[in-house]
Amino acid sequence: MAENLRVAVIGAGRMGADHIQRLHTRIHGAEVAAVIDIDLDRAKAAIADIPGAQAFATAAEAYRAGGINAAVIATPGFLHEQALLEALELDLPILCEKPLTPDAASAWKVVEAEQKLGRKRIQVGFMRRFDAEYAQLGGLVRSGELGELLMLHCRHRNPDTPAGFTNEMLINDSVVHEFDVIRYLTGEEITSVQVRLGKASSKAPAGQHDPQHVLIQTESGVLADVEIFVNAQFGYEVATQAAFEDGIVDIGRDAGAYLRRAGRWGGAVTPSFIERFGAAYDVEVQTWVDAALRGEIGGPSAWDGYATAACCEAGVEAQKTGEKVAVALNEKPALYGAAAGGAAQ
Ligand SMILES: NC(=O)c1ccc[n+]([C@@H]2O[C@H](COP(=O)([O-])OP(=O)(O)OC[C@H]3O[C@@H](n4cnc5c(N)ncnc54)[C@H](O)[C@@H]3O)[C@@H](O)[C@H]2O)c1
Ligand SMILES: O[C@H]1[C@H](O)[C@@H](O)[C@H](O)[C@@H](O)[C@H]1O
Repeated sequence: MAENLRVAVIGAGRMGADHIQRLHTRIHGAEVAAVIDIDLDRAKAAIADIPGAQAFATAAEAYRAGGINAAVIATPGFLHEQALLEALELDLPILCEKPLTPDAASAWKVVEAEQKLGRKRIQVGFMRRFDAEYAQLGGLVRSGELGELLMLHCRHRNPDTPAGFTNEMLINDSVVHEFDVIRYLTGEEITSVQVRLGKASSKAPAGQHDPQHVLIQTESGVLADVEIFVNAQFGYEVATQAAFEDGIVDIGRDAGAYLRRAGRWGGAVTPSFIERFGAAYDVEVQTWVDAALRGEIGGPSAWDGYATAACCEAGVEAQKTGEKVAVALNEKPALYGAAAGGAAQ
């Protein structure tokens, strides 16, 4: 591998633009060589302060122009399969934003393509694994000092949703994070998903039933419940309470200054994922760059992307029926190691 990663960032929207600035200003060992967006003006705007970087409307044009040795994929999830297969064809190290793909069959095609290369090239952007509090909770599970982990109560609240955010995306764009982090924390695969629809918010756009209650079970029987509420108005919250045999752990509460003034007390509500997970994205991307320079990946793999896509598929089915839907996984290829779910990092 060359001295520096010369990265093509595909998709310069909310997440892509954030990764472009991160790569340009804070990450060592990598530079933004190209930005690709179907909206060429957006690609040009994203490289305005990056000398030497080029803007393209398609990845194929950027690859033809040359000078690229790594890819970050930050287009909407339904476009990831094609972008992944193109980048794998060139044997590039890839950081692909979550979800790997939105359903199990397309995710498995990606796993098969990586198999053909015979080494792991894809890291999936499940940044919660790089968040300090999640890491601390994972450490408590693995150390056993609070006994066995029994239950997880997860809250996942967004202020609102971007245009085009469908009812299925509550599962395959949002709860996909919980699927991954539950696998990471327990080190187990998820065996079933159930979705219950209760009273819906009048603030949800047409077509979305929001909030939803998702019930998840893992191989050893750990139960997790997720409130996914993506038009919660007040701000951004990703929080978990973990119940162990010998203790209760809370993570993800708003931090920051505790202010008392004019007879009132309080602090600021986190506005979005950018603030909540900014530090985690930095660690995630630096870890990916460092690993890619060694010819490895540094976090969740294509297997994790596939396993969570299978959970999403079960979840989308469960949205329709209200029944508990079993998660079916193909046999895990040896490339991804023996450890279940959460071990990758
Ligand atoms: N890890 C996280 O916390 C996090 C946060 C936000 C988004 N994401 C993920 O990042 C990805 C992008 O989400 P976003 O919120 O930035 O979306 P977005 O809509 O803001 O940006 C997507 C960009 O892709 C471009 N695009 C669309 N079709 C394209 C094509 N065929 N070729 C090239 N560019 C194309 C669009 O013009 C747009 O600029 C999604 O997979 C999403 O789930 C992850
Ligand atoms: O794409 C975003 C992102 O992944 C956020 O981390 C999550 O909270 C949102 O629900 C999702 O839509």
